[in-house]
Amino acid sequence: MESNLFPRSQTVSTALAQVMLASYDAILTRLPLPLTTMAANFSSVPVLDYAQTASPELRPQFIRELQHALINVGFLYLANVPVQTDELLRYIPKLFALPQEEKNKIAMVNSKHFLGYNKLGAEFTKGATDWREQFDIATPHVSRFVEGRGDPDYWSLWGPSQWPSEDLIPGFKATMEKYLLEVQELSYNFANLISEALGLPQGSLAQFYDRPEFMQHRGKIVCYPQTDRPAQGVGPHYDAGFLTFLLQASDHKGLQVQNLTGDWIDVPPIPNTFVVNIGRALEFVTRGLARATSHRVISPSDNTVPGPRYSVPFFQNIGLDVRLTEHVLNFPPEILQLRDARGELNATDSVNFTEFDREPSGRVNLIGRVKSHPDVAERHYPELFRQIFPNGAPAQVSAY
Ligand SMILES: O=C(O)CCC(=O)C(=O)O
Ligand SMILES: [Fe+2]
Repeated sequence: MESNLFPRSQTVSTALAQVMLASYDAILTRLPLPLTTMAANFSSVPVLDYAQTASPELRPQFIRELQHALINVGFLYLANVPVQTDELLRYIPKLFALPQEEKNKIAMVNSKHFLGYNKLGAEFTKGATDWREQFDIATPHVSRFVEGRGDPDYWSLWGPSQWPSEDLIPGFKATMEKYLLEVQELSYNFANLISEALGLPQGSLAQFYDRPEFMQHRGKIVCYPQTDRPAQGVGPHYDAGFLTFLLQASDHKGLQVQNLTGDWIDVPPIPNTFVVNIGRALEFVTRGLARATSHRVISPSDNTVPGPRYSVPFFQNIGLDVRLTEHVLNFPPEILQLRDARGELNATDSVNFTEFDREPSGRVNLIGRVKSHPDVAERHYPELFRQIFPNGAPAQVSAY
């Protein structure tokens, strides 16, 4: 039923988004609870209205829709989020238009924390080059790492961001910092909604975060240029952490998710929404109830929307020292039944972040960063680099 709700590959306007919301609601309200009758596969991504969470009458409906999106899709659009985006959106073209030598001054290769600028072609997914340019910028954070004390290497995965010169792009730093803090707040609130949707006591997911000052979440501002033919903007992958909040910052299609049968489904931009998806860590601790969904970006190539595609993902992390196997959450049997009704997940095209069953979260993330940014790893984590790339050459990457 759900799989035929919305046509694939459509250009979605705000009006259409409202129609989608309305028809989705209509279907849901006709369904008995729990939603065991819903077909598990999907051919479009549901749209949820965050404003409903503030209304005692509408909140149960939101929670029901969230439960379905978590278990059966792993991706959702979130409308009416309390985050200001206009100012940031105006800065993005200016940021990428900075002179190349200015961008190079804050190159990621300077940063032990994998923060900073990457030029086109500097990143790899599944051994192939990603065709995107990006600035990795993270939330403020107090580091636990002290040099020479024998601290775990992954404690230095987090640290200060590198910023472009204030003179060249005045006000950008303050705007981005404010944006990241607003999304951070949304991400913690959203984690509580997830607890509720999966039948857990309030605050159950708090055990996965470190003390607030030690936490760091990561944002990126990404530019996918037009290419001659469809190319890998970013290859198939899962995100690592708990939750990703993605602002599609231009009108281009290109983001796709893989459904249960392995087909790639378009996730076109819908104005004034975020795309929210589940990372591997949240999938792990919810024993597969919340799906981490394989996704990718195809570069814009047909000029139907001119110029580059821009996006701003925000990755909500969990504490660096958290070992997921040490935290067992108890889900009500009726919730676990919903997962069983969905059935087994087929193999996808994504293979990353499989180490959560044995390594602390920080180490899993560090391994992921070494594979995707070998130049940074070679300079700052030479031992780990040699373990992962014994022949030294990123072209021989096989796992990603
Ligand atoms: O640019 C996008 O729309 C998605 C990017 C993404 O999936 C990622 O960087 O993890
Ligand atoms: Fe991603």
